Amino acid sequence: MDDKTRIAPNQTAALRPEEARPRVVLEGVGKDFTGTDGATFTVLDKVDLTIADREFIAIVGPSGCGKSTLLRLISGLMPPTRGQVIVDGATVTEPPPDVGFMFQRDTLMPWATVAQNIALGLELNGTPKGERDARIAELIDLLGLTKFRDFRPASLSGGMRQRVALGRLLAYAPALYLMDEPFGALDAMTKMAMGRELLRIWSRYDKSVVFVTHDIEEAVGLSDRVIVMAAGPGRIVSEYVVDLPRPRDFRAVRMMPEFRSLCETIWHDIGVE
Ligand SMILES: Nc1ncnc2c1ncn2[C@@H]1O[C@H](COP(=O)(O)OP(=O)(O)OP(=O)(O)O)[C@@H](O)[C@H]1O
Repeated sequence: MDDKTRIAPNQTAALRPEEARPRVVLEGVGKDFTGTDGATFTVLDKVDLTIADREFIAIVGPSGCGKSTLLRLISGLMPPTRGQVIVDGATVTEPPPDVGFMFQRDTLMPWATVAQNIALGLELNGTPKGERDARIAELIDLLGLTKFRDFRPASLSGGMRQRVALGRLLAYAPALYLMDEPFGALDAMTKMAMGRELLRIWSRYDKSVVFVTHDIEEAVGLSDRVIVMAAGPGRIVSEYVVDLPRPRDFRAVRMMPEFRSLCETIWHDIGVE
């Protein structure tokens, strides 16, 4: 490893995969589905992937190449047809305890306030009642939602609702975040703000993140490594270590020539010149 890719010991950025214990291992993973005509089709084939503890990886690829299916296999929501998925050393046969999900559309409870929605994450992970209020206040402050703590989701903007969903995930505090286009429905400005927020929080809490996105700039801006998939059947075609500084300014990094050149390479891999 050269000096550019070495991580300083006091930095909270993810360790390179070869330096850290794996959090997720996929070995020869394949998934078949049965279509409405009864015929079987292969959605994922021969997927091998190792995700390190504290690593932030992004998965990009064309629509239908199996990105969400891959996340669902890691989450234990469905079993693979071939191969195996291992999380924290154990073969996944049901949702592992230390894994949390965030989707493109928030799944907040509409009748509950911001504070109550975030509290759900604390209830789920068994945080004692006496500690919950302080933790809720801390998270609401972290996400800039203090003025909105008693608002219900219907009175919030899309970006605010996604912030609440992120707050609930942070409250649940899993070791592994599986994020399926969490900012996909947001406008460009809010998306930028959320990306910054996520990086700030990730560097503070040292979690592993698997982030599925259609947005290549978002993938490169956020992650330590970008996995590029292709369809027919869904498979990994290339992967890139993102050799950009941490802590990273999600907006400023876009001006760097290395950023632009990596985005171009990935566009090329995906087949868009
Ligand atoms: N439960 C299911 N039953 C049958 N087919 C499915 C099921 N889930 C996904 N598929 C099919 O598997 C393929 C991959 O879907 P998936 O949602 O994983 O792709 P994706 O890469 O996440 O797509 P997008 O970027 O559009 O969200 C698609 O052809 C989809 O129709």
